[in-house]
Amino acid sequence: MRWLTLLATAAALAPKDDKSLALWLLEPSRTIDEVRAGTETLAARPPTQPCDALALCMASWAASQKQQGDLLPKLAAKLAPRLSEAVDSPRCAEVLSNTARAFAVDAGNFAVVSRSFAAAREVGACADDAAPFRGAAPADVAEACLRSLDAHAATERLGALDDFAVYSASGVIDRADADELLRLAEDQWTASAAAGDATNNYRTSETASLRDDASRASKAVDRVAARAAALFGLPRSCCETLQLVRYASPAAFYKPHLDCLEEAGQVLLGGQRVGTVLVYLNDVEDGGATRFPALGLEVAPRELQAVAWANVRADGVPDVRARHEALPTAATKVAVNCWVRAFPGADAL
Ligand SMILES: O=C(O)CCC(=O)C(=O)O
Ligand SMILES: [Fe+2]
Repeated sequence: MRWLTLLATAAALAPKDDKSLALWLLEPSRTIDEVRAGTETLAARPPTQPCDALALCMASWAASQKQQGDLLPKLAAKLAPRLSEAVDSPRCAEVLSNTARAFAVDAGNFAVVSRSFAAAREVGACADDAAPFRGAAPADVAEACLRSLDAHAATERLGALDDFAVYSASGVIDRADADELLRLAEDQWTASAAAGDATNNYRTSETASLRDDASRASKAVDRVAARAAALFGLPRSCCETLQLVRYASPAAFYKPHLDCLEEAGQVLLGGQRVGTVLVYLNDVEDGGATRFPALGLEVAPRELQAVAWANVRADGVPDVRARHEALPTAATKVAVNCWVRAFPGADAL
């Protein structure tokens, strides 16, 4: 029986590249046997690219979570000589240092992590070494984001509840860039993945994620992502791959939800989604407002206008006041989601 399990695990591991294998390892449902097999596989692979170091860090974390402490020296031995290579790549240094920050929560286990801290600090990619990971964003980042959004010249408060506010934002996109995004999205529309229970009719929209090469090379995408991130005082590379959302008849909707990420691996890699900038690409006359139940606020879609809010509180913890929904509309409504993450490098994930 054990044999069969190991064979099945080996078959599941073989086709995964380092990053997807590391993400697979981080899923909470992984059994100890799977973490062992996956970590051994990763440690035994010949090095292919600098970011192997990141995957090794993540594997260390997974092994530690499952109390497989004896795997750590093996990973450390492989990781140590690769760190200097990793920090030669600025992007990798950023991601690595952010991951190392997240690991600080289990600092007791992490000789490996302290080495990556040191290496990242050497290249100035890591300012502090203790931002505990609980799905939260580092508090310093969260607080600065909230301040930036409130003070930004392009934002105006639409509604608030205590220290949570929703803003309108102008100048994130112009008509030419909107048309370029729509063109890039053209053959990429698919039914939106359901949040929560796939059977509960939670969401009836369509989604287009601008992940293809043409989108990656697009100046229009760059401009929109940079402006969205700038509202929160963050660099362009904090903005995730842009995601267009489209609602069409009959009466498409998206029920109340939080935009914050729940999956540990995703939060570890790019940081929490500290902010959302939702840019409407057309007017919607009938329905289709974005509604914030906690504030009793409804924002009607207006062409080229954006609505922006923070998804985390000043202490970095996901903010339940940011729950929002798309009310049904029979008219077509198209908008662009710009999710701004706490760590630079999120655009490459
Ligand atoms: O379409 C809207 O008004 C909201 C969209 C949204 O919340 C989302 O896509 O996460
Ligand atoms: Fe949302």
